[in-house]
Amino acid sequence: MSQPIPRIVRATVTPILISDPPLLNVLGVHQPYTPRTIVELETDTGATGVGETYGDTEYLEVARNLAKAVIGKPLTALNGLHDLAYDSAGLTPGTVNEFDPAGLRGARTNEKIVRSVVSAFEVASLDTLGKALGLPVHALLGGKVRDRVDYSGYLFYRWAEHPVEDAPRDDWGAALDPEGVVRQARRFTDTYGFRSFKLKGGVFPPEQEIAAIKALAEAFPDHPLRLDPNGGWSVESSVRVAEELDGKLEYLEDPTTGIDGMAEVRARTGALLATNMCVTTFGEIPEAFAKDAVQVVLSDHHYWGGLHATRELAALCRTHGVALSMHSNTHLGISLAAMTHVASVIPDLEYACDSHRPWQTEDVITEPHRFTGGAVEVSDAPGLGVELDRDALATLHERWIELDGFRDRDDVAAMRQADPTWVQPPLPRW
Ligand SMILES: O=C([O-])[C@@H](O)[C@@H](O)[C@H](O)[C@@H](O)C(=O)[O-]
Ligand SMILES: [Mg+2]
Repeated sequence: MSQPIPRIVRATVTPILISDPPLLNVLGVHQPYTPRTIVELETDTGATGVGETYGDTEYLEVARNLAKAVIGKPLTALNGLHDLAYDSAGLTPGTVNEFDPAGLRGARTNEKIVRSVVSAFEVASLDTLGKALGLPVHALLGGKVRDRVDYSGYLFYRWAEHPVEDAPRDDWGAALDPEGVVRQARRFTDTYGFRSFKLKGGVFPPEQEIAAIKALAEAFPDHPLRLDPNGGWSVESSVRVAEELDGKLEYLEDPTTGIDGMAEVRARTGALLATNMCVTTFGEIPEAFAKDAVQVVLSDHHYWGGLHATRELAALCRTHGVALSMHSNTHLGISLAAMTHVASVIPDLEYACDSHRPWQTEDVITEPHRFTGGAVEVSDAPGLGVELDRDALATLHERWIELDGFRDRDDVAAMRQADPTWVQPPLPRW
């Protein structure tokens, strides 16, 4: 006998601020706190679930509107969330900003904002449904093909401390030269067992970053390495770096901006190129693939629109002989759980995924994930397999209310705290 599909009776959107270390990138430095949005759903049968996404103001507004619009909808109405988000926010597709000021993931468009918000509601729905059925999220996606998902150690040039008073501190120390980067990699590997590394570049002139990769290659000869300057180099610089590091990199990530620039670097060097900047939406795929501009797409289930959308992307990539792996921005355990579930159901995942999570000291789940051997175990518990820590959520929300200067991530403004003359660097920087 068929059961009625549970309907959503409560949708709560909670903005939070999480502490973040002074990690450097091509634009500047991370602020001491970064915003995230936590979504909770409840159905008329009493089942609940959670999702997480970006927390900048524009995302939050769309999330608040969608939270009202989903009330009364069936829990399984996932395919309608995209249009519901547009309608409830009164948005139309369009570019908001050619360059996303909050996180180096290509242009900021309404489509990406909407998809990022939808992803949190989709994940929360799947968590709720999984808990109601007693099934893990990976089972709702067709079932896992691996028990553990590999992540790569995400190395950053960084300062020891933020240049402002009362900022959160940690004991990682500075990493501003090859020795510092190798030291950081050593601690990452000792603590979490990472078996590959990605270095966030675009911070220093390419020669210094080449030296850091060479130092890593010498210290960790068995660890695949990646370098990602977020489009910080011209085509000429990218070609030079690719030639200098020939044979030392697993792939080069977004050496330069734009599909044409990436295609030229590929044509001139044969280097394997990955991106989370020039292919960030389905509409960018045909041109990029036709021009052979990228060989690895770094999906982010937030801005690609959720876990089902990530699987659709995986199918497209597979069809075109392009690999799929995963991008990451600052996030907490709900997103890590979602990433791990979706990564577990993609058969041809060749590369370890990215995750910022080891840099976060806080979480909103009661039992934060552990990286062992560089991997996270895929949970077989119902839903995502995480439980919301309500006290932690309340504390981080209180912080969001109090520190109203951190509503939007802004790495350029954070850098100005140390250097008042700092302006957004035009790309390419080198
Ligand atoms: O957090 C950062 O500084 C990263 O640069 C992030 O914003 C990027 O989106 C990302 O990690 C990347 O791979 O480009
Ligand atoms: Mg990247």
